[in-house]
Amino acid sequence: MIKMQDLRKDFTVRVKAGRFRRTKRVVPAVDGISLRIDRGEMVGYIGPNGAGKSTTLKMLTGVLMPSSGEVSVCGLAPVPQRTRLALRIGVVFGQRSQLWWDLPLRESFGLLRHIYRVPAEEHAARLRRCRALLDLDEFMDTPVRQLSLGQRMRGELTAALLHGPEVLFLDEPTIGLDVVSKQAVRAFLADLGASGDVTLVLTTHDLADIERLCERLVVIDHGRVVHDGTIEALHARYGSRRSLVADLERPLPLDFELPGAILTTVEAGRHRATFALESASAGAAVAALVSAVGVRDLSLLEPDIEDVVARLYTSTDVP
Ligand SMILES: Nc1ncnc2c1ncn2[C@@H]1O[C@H](COP(=O)(O)OP(=O)(O)OP(=O)(O)O)[C@@H](O)[C@H]1O
Repeated sequence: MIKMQDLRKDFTVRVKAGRFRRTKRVVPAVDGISLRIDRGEMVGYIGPNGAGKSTTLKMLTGVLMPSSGEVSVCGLAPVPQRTRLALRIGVVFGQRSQLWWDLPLRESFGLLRHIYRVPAEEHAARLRRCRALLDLDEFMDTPVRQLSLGQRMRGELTAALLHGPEVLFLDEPTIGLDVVSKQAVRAFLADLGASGDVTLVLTTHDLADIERLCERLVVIDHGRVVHDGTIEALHARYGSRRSLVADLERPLPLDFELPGAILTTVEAGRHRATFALESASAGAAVAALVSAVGVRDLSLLEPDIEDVVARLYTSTDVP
């Protein structure tokens, strides 16, 4: 569905060199990315600021011409075949709107039907679904400029889907939304992905979006892929650990050691202890605690993707 082979984009920028001189510097925004994304996949495309995410998305959607390498989306070359591609993809760039500012949403949707030449029945059926799942009814007749950010984003998603795209590109779809709107957008995208008909590529700084929606995570940094795989594989690769939090019957002795686990915090007069499980299984750790000090209550915390990614962004041993 999407193929990139050694894809590159260089920007030439002018930088100051002394008081009056300026020299040119080449910024390799995308520095040799090769990826293949199959039909129905939901892929999170993440990376720190300036990593090259938006530049990649722009090349995939035909906005930017690559400097070199190959790219195809739905079997089409994005820039030369941009018009044909537009009929087959949907794009939501959080910061930019595809709606008409002064028109009510309803009219924007009507115009898009004509632009994309969507048969009336198909259009009506898709709009019905979006209205129900994204709760659009309250503001269908409100001009776009009067919509809140969350309302507008729900409108943008609808606008991107009314022509029935095979691939949906989303750049920061939940940026600036409140918790309720975020949840509505995520639930909607999860539902869309579950149908298996739409391939979804999502860039975000909100890792909860990824955890909720994406099986596959591609992490880029300095224009290169530094991880491509499941979230679990990321945890395994960067050694993230589960934590065991135990409320103890008796205070934890100062010299207490739990093989295969590291004591990370103690609280409440040494009655609550948190261990990071390295090689120890949760069962073995609990058994050791029960026999040493007794356990009143416990919980097991899964590793936090934010921590893993933060470590990944700051690590220097990335290929
Ligand atoms: N039009 C441009 N001219 C010059 N440099 C650019 C241009 N667009 C992007 N860049 C540079 O290319 C690099 C990648 O930028 P890009 O916007 O793709 O990053 P990003 O991963 O989307 O970042 P963010 O998370 O901040 O949106 C950055 O160093 C940026 O400064």
